[in-house]
Amino acid sequence: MNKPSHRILVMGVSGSGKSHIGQQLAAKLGATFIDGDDHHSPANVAKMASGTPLNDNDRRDWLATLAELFADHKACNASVVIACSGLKKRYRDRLREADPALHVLYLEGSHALLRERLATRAGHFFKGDNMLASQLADLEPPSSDEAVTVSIALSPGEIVERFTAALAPTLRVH
Ligand SMILES: Nc1ncnc2c1ncn2[C@@H]1O[C@H](COP(=O)(O)OP(=O)(O)O)[C@@H](O)[C@H]1O
Ligand SMILES: O=C(O)[C@H](O)[C@@H](O)[C@H](O)[C@H](O)COP(=O)(O)O
Repeated sequence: MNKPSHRILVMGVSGSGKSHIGQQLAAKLGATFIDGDDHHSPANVAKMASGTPLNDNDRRDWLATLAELFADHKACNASVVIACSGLKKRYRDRLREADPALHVLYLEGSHALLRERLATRAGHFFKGDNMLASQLADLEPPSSDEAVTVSIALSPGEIVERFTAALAPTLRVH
C-alpha cells in the first residue's frame, strides 16, 4: 500500500507568515514547499510592485496554476505545502478541486501585528498598507470545518505544532 501523502494550503493575508511557517511545516512533514508568490505572472508582480492590489481576474490564472501543482502532487502521491493567500472561499474551493481532502492552515492576526511584520520584512515586492487593507477587506476567514486557525502571535514552532497536533489523526505525524 502507498504511504499516505497530504496536500496542505497555508493561507492568510500578506505578512501573516505563510512562507515562513509553510517552510517549517513542510520540513517537519518531509513535504515539498512551494511559495505561491513565485507563480504570479510578471503582470501581477508589476501591478503589486506599483502598489495596486490584485483583483479576482488577476488571481484566476494564478489559482489555476496552484491548483495544477496540488493536482500533480496528488497524482504522484506526494506531499506538498503551498503558501497562498487564499483570501476568498471560492479561491479555496478552486484549489480544493485539485484535492477534495486539502488541509488548510489559516494564519490569523490583527491588522496592527500584520503591519508590524510587513514593516520589518525587507526585499519583497508587496507594497504597503494600502494592499494589506485591501487583502483584509477581501478576506473571508475559513470556518472551523474548513481550516485549522492559529494565531500569528504565537512562535513559528508553536504554530506548526498546533496544526500538526490538530491533524495528527490524518497526518500521522511522529
Ligand atoms: N509566528 C511568527 N512570529 C514572528 N515572526 C514571524 C512569524 N511568522 C512570520 N514571521 C516573520 O514575519 C514576516 C512575514 O512573514 P512571511 O512568511 O513573509 O509572511 P507572508 O508569506 O504571509 O507574507 C517575516 O519577516 C517572517 O520572518
Ligand atoms: O491574493 C493576493 O492578492 C496575493 O496573494 C498577493 O497579493 C500576495 O499577498 C503578494 O504576492 C504578496 O506576497 P505575500 O502574501 O507573501 O506577502
